[in-house]
Amino acid sequence: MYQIEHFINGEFVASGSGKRFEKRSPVDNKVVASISEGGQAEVDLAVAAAKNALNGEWAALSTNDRVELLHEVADEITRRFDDFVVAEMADTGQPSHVMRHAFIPRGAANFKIFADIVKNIPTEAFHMDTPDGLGALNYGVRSPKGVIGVIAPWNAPFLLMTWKVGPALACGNTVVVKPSEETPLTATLLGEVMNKVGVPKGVYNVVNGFGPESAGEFITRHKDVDAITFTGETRTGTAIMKAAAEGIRDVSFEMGGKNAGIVFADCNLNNAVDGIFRSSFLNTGQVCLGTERVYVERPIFDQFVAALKDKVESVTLGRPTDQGVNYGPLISQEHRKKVLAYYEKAREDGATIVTGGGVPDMPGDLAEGSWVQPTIWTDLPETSAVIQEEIFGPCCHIRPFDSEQEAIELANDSDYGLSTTIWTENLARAHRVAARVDVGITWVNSWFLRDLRTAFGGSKQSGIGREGGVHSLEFYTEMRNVCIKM
Ligand SMILES: NC(=O)c1ccc[n+]([C@@H]2O[C@H](COP(=O)([O-])OP(=O)(O)OC[C@H]3O[C@@H](n4cnc5c(N)ncnc54)[C@H](O)[C@@H]3O)[C@@H](O)[C@H]2O)c1
Ligand SMILES: O=C/C=C/C=C(\O)C(=O)O
Repeated sequence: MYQIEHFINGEFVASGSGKRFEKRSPVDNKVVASISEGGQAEVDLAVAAAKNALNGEWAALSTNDRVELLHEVADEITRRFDDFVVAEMADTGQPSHVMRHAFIPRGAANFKIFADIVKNIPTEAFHMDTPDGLGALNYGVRSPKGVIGVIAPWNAPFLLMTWKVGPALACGNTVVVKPSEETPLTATLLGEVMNKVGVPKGVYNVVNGFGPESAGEFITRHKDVDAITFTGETRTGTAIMKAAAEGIRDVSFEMGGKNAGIVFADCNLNNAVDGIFRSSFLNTGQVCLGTERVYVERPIFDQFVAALKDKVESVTLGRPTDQGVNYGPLISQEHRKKVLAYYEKAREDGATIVTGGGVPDMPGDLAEGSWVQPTIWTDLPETSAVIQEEIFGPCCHIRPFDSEQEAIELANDSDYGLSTTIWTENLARAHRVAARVDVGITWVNSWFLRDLRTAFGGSKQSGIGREGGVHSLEFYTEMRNVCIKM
């Protein structure tokens, strides 16, 4: 069993109050970790350490040395790859191949990409005319924003936390991280990595605990936290934005989605079925970019539904390390209650259940885990809560459409605007539709294909701001203009 403490000023420390909480495995509900529960005192210590570190050894490093250090962080993550995989599997219960091939390698990549960006991106410069004919030169200088509060979710814990810590440190900031109470393990392991490679004390801090009236809220309300970056539910973003208003602190939010998949009759059907299968069911549907609304052009509707059903019914459930397992449980019993309430709602609203709709029979200990069946519905009205609200589970509703215009209108009929995926072999159509779907990220004939240099984020209630590539620099630095009169 893991014993998880806070990581403050380079040391693993328990809470002064002695308070702890338990983390249970999603797979069989057994306790996997005992975690120190942070309060105001631990947040104060972590923020003070982070503030202090802004002015010491860390600030004195040249950009080159800082970049080298972040490459060493990435290399050490790679050296300890198996420890990260095992820890993240214990937290999330997701199959090992997803950890090995997608989520954990991204942790290392998140440090490398931003180290390279800060080293290679030039600043802006403008020459201006002046009445005396001599002119002036303007140039921008980026400086760190200060102490960054990082509030992270549970669905891809290491990927999403490092997606923020990487650029924050690359830009010279210090961080106080609050991992989700559901998934504290890899943020803690990263503390060991930081110490091993010699990242100065206080640069990376972790306080464990909960959200409201706990470590999460205390970080977002702390006057010495200069900016807050958050990934999680839109409702939580609303609370954090209110907290950040005090002191006019900047926020960057990546939040919920109710993403549409649009499948045209001229698509490559096998690829479209594979793609929608992944986008709806990877990580047991717990991906912000996942597809919960699928719109399929009428001539291929029946064929598409039948093919997706076959694929879904072929998943193998089991322990993350078992051979051939490609489908895990939901993160917690509590989240399962939420997802099952939507399964019930779908029934009440008159859905046809193409497959799933309940809880699978699991053998032995696994019966105690938070398993749900992957589920496909048809025939729901677009007004149903099942179509309008983010479920964050392994499920999708499929509806036919008759024209490009109708598909775009259906896709846009949402309070969210995170991502969409379009399936067509007609490139002109792909460009046309992509330009009109009101989301931050559009994939054509693919899904979750990530170039980390690109802008990532959501429109409408799915987010504020963009991270990724140079866009992260906008948030993690303060741009100052220097004007020199010649
Ligand atoms: N857009 C994206 O890039 C993206 C990526 C992944 C997940 N998500 C979204 O995240 C959600 C799932 O994650 P979750 O359930 O962990 O989200 P959540 O909002 O419940 O929790 C996220 C984090 O916020 C903390 N928190 C909760 N209330 C808080 C408060 N009042 N003040 C400060 N911190 C608080 C939690 O403890 C946790 O660490 C889904 O809605 C999903 O769409 C979005
Ligand atoms: O579940 C959400 C996944 C988000 C992915 C990213 O933030 C990313 O790939 O950078």
